[in-house]
Amino acid sequence: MTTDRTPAPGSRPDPVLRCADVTRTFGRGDARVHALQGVTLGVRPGELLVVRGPSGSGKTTLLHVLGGLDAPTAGRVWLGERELTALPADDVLAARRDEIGYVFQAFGLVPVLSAAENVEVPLRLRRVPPAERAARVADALERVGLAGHADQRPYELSGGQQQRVGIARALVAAPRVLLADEPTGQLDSATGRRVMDLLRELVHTAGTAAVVTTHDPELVARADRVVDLHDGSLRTSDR
Ligand SMILES: Nc1ncnc2c1ncn2[C@@H]1O[C@H](COP(=O)(O)OP(=O)(O)OP(=O)(O)O)[C@@H](O)[C@H]1O
Repeated sequence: MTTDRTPAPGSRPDPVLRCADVTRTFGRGDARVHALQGVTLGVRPGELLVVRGPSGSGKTTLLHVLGGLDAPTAGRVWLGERELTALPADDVLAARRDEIGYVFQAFGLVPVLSAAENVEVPLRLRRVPPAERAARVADALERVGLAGHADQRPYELSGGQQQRVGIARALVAAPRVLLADEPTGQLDSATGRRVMDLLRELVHTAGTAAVVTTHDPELVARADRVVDLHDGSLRTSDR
C-alpha cells in the first residue's frame, strides 16, 4: 500500500520530532527526582519552539531525551517516522549524527581548532568529501556573519561570535532538527537577542525544526510557539 504524504493545501506539516508521555526519573528512594513527568510535544519543519522554565524544571533533561542523548524512564520519542526510543544504540547514534544539530550554552567549541575547523566537524563525521566540506563551511560561516573569522580560534572570538560558530556548526550539515540548550545563557542581553534573531532566521530559511530552551523572557518573543515546563510537567503557554 502506498501513502500520499503530500500535505493538503493549507494544512500544517507533521512534526519532525515528537514525544509522547515522556517521564524521566533519576535516583531512587528518598533521592528520587522526577525530572520529566508525562511530557507530550512535537515540533514541525521551520518552527522555532521555545521551552521556558525555571532552573531545575527539566529543560536540559527534555532536550537530552528528545535528542537521543538520554533514554526516558517511560514514554516514546519519534524522529520522523522512526521511534528513537525503540532503535538500537548504533542507530540512535547515526540518527543524532545525520539528523540533529546541537547548540550548547557554553558553546562547546574545540579550543585548538579554528572557527572553520570547528564548523567542519559534523561534515567529517558524515564523511563528506573535502572540497564539498570547504564550500559548506564557508557558506555556513557566511550565513552567521563570520566569513572573515574562519581562521580564528575560539579564544580569539567574542562570546557572541563563538556562539555563532556553534550555530554554524549545528546547521552546516542541514539537520532536520536543531536542539539548543539556553544558547544565549552566557551572552549579554543585546548579543543574546542578536544570536536568537539569527537562529530564528536560519531555522525559518532552512525549514529546520528547532527546540530552544531558555528562562530569559526576552527571548520568548522570538519563538513561533512557547511551552512552559514546571517541575517536569508541560503547560501550553499563551506568553
Ligand atoms: N543525571 C542526573 N542525576 C540526578 N538528577 C538529575 C540529573 N540530571 C538532572 N537531574 C535533576 O532533574 C531536575 C531537572 O534538571 P534539568 O537539568 O533538566 O533542569 P533545567 O530546567 O535544565 O535547569 P537549568 O535551567 O538550571 O539548567 C533537577 O532537579 C536536577 O537536579
